[in-house]
Amino acid sequence: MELTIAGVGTRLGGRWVLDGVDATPPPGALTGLLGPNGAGKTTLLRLVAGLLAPDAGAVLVTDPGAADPTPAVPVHRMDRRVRARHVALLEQDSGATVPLSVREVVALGRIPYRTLWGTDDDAGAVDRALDAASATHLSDRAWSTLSGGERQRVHIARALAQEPRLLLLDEPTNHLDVAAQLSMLAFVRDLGVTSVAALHDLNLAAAFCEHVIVLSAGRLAAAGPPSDVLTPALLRAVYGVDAEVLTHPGTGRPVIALTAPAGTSPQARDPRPAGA
Ligand SMILES: Nc1ncnc2c1ncn2[C@@H]1O[C@H](COP(=O)(O)OP(=O)(O)OP(=O)(O)O)[C@@H](O)[C@H]1O
Repeated sequence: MELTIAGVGTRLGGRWVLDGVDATPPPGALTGLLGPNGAGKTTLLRLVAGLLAPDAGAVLVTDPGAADPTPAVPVHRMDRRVRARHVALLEQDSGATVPLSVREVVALGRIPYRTLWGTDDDAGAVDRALDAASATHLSDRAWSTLSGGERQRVHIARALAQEPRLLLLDEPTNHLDVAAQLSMLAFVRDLGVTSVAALHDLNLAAAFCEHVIVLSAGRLAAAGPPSDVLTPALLRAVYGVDAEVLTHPGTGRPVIALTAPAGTSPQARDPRPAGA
C-alpha cells in the first residue's frame, strides 16, 4: 500500500500537537518513526490509521496491489470496514485484561472479514498469525495470565491475522527481551507490507528500517534513509544528546554510541581541537 502524509496537522487540547508533517514511507518496507517523548509519534500513527481526522493536510493511501486500484483516498474517509481490512494498528499495551483465550484475542483480527456466513479462512489466518508471531504455544492460555512480552507477541499476531496492507506499530519492542526485539523487527521488515513503527531505540531503527521519520515537538525534523538522517547534529538538535555515529563493519548500517546529554561530554566541555 502506498502512503502519503501530506502537510498533516492536528490540534489536541487546544494546541497543535502535529504541524505541517510531510512524509512518504516507502511501500512494502519498514519505516521507523522516531522522536523524543511527546514529539507526536502516537498521534501520527493514529492519524495514519484513520482513527483521528487531521485538522490540516491529509493522510492519503492507494493500494496498487488491489484488484481494482483506486486513486489516493484520505484514510479517515475510507469505509470503516474496508479500512479495518487494510490497516492494522498495534497500539501500546493498555494493560487491559479481557476474559479471552489467546486464540480468541488473535481471532479478533478477523472481525472485519466476518459475514453472516463466516469466512473461508478464519482458522487458517489465526494459525498463520500465531505461528508468525512465535505465539502458537500460547494459543490456549488465558490472556490475563500472560507476561508483558507474551502479550506483545499476541498483539502482533492479532494485527497479522487482519492480513493488513498497512501495518502500524506503536513501540512494538516494548517488554521484549533483546533476542525477541531483533526477531520481531526482522520479521516485520521481511513481511513486504508497508509498515511504520514508532521506536525509541535508535540502533534498532538504524539496523532494521529502510527509512526513518524523525519528529520533534510535532514537526518533521528529518526523513530519509537512517544513514543520511541519524547524524550527530540531528541527534543533538532533536534529542539533546552527544553521540558518535559509527558504521557497523558487517552491515554497513549506522551504530549510534550515545555519550552524554548534549554539552556535558568531555569532548563538548574541552574546547581544544581533537589531538591538541
Ligand atoms: N487527547 C489529547 N489531548 C491533549 N493533548 C494530547 C492528547 N493526546 C496527546 N496529547 C499531547 O500531544 C503530544 C504528542 O503526544 P504523543 O502521544 O503523540 O507523543 P509520542 O511521541 O508518542 O510520545 P511518547 O514517546 O512519550 O509515547 C504530547 O504533548 C501529548 O501530551
